[in-house]
Amino acid sequence: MEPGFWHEKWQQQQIGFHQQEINPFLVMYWHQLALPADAKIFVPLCGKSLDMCFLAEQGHQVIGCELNELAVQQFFSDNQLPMQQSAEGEHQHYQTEQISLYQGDIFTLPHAITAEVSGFYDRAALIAWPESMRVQYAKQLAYLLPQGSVGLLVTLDYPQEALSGPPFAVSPTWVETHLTEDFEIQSLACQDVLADNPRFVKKAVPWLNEAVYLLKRR
Ligand SMILES: C[S@@+](CC[C@H](N)C(=O)[O-])C[C@H]1O[C@@H](n2cnc3c(N)ncnc32)[C@H](O)[C@@H]1O
Repeated sequence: MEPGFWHEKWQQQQIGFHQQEINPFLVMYWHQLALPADAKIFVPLCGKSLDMCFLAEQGHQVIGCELNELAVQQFFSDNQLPMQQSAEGEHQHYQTEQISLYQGDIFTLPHAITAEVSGFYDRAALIAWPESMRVQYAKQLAYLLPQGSVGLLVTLDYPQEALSGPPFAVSPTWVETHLTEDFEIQSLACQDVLADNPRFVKKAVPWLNEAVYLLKRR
């Protein structure tokens, strides 16, 4: 989606994608990546996700990228974390002990910022893009990630014609077709989460699958 769409969502606090709890797939599968405690982890399109707190609790250094300033400020204020802010090129850099958030466009994030990450976590980032922009995002993610880095990708899939995104439906076939060039892919789990998503139930979406993949940057 275009930046204006997300700025308006944050301005109006229409942030249904934000989870009040840590993502269960993250808790269940993160250990499979077997990353050392002090690993640097990249979280693209991070919003104010509490999943970053989970990653920091594992001992990791978290590097997030988020377009919207309010989202970043709310992350620090909601979690009562003191932070320092500085300008870094086109991005604003907000930093607390283990979490560094770069506020600005992921497409202009300098490669140097993620050059040392060994892990990544994409929840509601890939699925935030309509199909027309999704490959471009996936290519930018691959560009930012060092070879050999490993991560979790959490997606949603449903019959796209039943609802207009975001979130957009991303099928296992799409993942296989478009990510294989840059990533080794292992499907870890897939579960029906329709009953937990009233917006989808209300629109009579017949099924909704949440899937988690383990990706390794080639
Ligand atoms: C669906 S939300 C997901 C947020 C977070 N991953 C979570 O799980 O709560 C997508 C987020 O991506 C941000 N975003 C959209 N386009 C972006 C871009 N070009 N660069 C960085 N962030 C972007 C939006 O502001 C929004 O907070």
